[in-house]
Amino acid sequence: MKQKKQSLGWVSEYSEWLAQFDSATLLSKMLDLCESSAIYIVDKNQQVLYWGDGMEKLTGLRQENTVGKPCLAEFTLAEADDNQEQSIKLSQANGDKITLKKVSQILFDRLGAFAGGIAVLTEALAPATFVPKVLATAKQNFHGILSRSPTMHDVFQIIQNAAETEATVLVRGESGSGKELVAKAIHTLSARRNAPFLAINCAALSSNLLESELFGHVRGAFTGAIKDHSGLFQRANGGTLFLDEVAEMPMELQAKLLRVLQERNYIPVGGNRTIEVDVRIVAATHRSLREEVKNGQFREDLMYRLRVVPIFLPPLRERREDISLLIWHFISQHNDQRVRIIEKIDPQAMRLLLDYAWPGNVRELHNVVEYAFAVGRGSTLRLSELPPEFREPRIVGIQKQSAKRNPALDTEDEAAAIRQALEQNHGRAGLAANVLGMSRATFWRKRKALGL
Ligand SMILES: Nc1ncnc2c1ncn2[C@@H]1O[C@H](COP(=O)(O)OP(=O)(O)OP(=O)(O)O)[C@@H](O)[C@H]1O
Repeated sequence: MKQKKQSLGWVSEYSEWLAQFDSATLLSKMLDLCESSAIYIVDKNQQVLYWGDGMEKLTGLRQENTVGKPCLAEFTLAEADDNQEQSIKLSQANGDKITLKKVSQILFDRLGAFAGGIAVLTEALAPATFVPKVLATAKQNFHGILSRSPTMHDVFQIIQNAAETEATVLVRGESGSGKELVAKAIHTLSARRNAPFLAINCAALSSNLLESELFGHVRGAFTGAIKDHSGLFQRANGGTLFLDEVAEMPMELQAKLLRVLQERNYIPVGGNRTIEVDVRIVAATHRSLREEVKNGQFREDLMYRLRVVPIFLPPLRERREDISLLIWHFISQHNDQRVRIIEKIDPQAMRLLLDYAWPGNVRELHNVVEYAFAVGRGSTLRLSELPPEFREPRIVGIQKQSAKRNPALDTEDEAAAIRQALEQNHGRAGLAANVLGMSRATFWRKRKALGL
């Protein structure tokens, strides 16, 4: 605090200017100015001398019941509190507990003895206290893969079991559905966890570049190859290599990949010496490799080598119970940056989010949350803060149809979501309704209909 005063120019002109006024006038002017802030003053005996309007509002305790009386234990000030920030918990008249931040300045008399102090209270901005959210429980967070869908829980089990073996894994799922997260989880859970995890997207590079990236090249292998370059296989030695979009790999490279999987060695581009490697492959694709084989685009022998353990990741629209979980997860991450704190989602906006088909899956959902943080302000995520495609009824309608909703599944999902929201908000229906973006009335009606 003292440092700040200096850097703001705590200059002699200012001291001279202050010296013109008596301290009582100054203090009362300052307090008038801050009337709406939660400020209070206690004397050395902890008796309340001043209790601002803001204190009444924040704590529900009236001036007539506080001023001239000893303060409650939470509000006492001691020498050690000087310039300190503390967190205090307070029960409100309605029984709700709130957490407040208390910052105080202690005053000393002319002889240097403790003479009481001034404190300011503000609502603590800790999202954990203020944001009612459906946050993932430990069971719903599998190495950063969040889900409460039973299908995904089966996937978690397969990952866990497969990780303990050396088997090659093929993950199939739409773009943005979390295939790379699965590959990372397998690596982290395997005996290879302390060796590198490297990833490459086979669709992103030309055939020559991909070959050189994967297998490396020797100096002079082609124009521009001015020195030896070690490939990903060599750099991932002892670890795991994630081959994303493996179905896009050109045929000639498929043969080379098959050889590494079978022989555990390869020859770098332009080289004549085989290099031995010990790398576990986790591959991923959004296509059916079987179809690609049928179409003559993918080697059948390689397909069998890759899909020793096939894992299918369902798209987000088929695990709708994850939508609100993931929305609140990403909101909570952004809240931590303190630029904006979202505590609620407008019910209409939530309805659209739940009904959307999410062609870009979790990545798209994250982008939507990011968009809302970029374009909006305030504690409620509003309809107007969703990207334009959500506000065009025609498009959302089409997506709704293409999502082919199963009404029975919806009911189950809804019941599970309501149960969880109630559980996590300790049975407080108002907060649980907020979390799910429903009005209290709708929430009540749905609970009744679902027998909850
Ligand atoms: N279940 C999940 N829980 C939390 N975050 C997730 C989940 N699924 C995906 N994500 C996040 O979504 C983004 C996309 O995930 P990821 O890159 O793993 O998808 P992908 O299927 O490999 O996509 P692509 O095929 O387009 O490369 C990442 O930021 C990832 O952290």
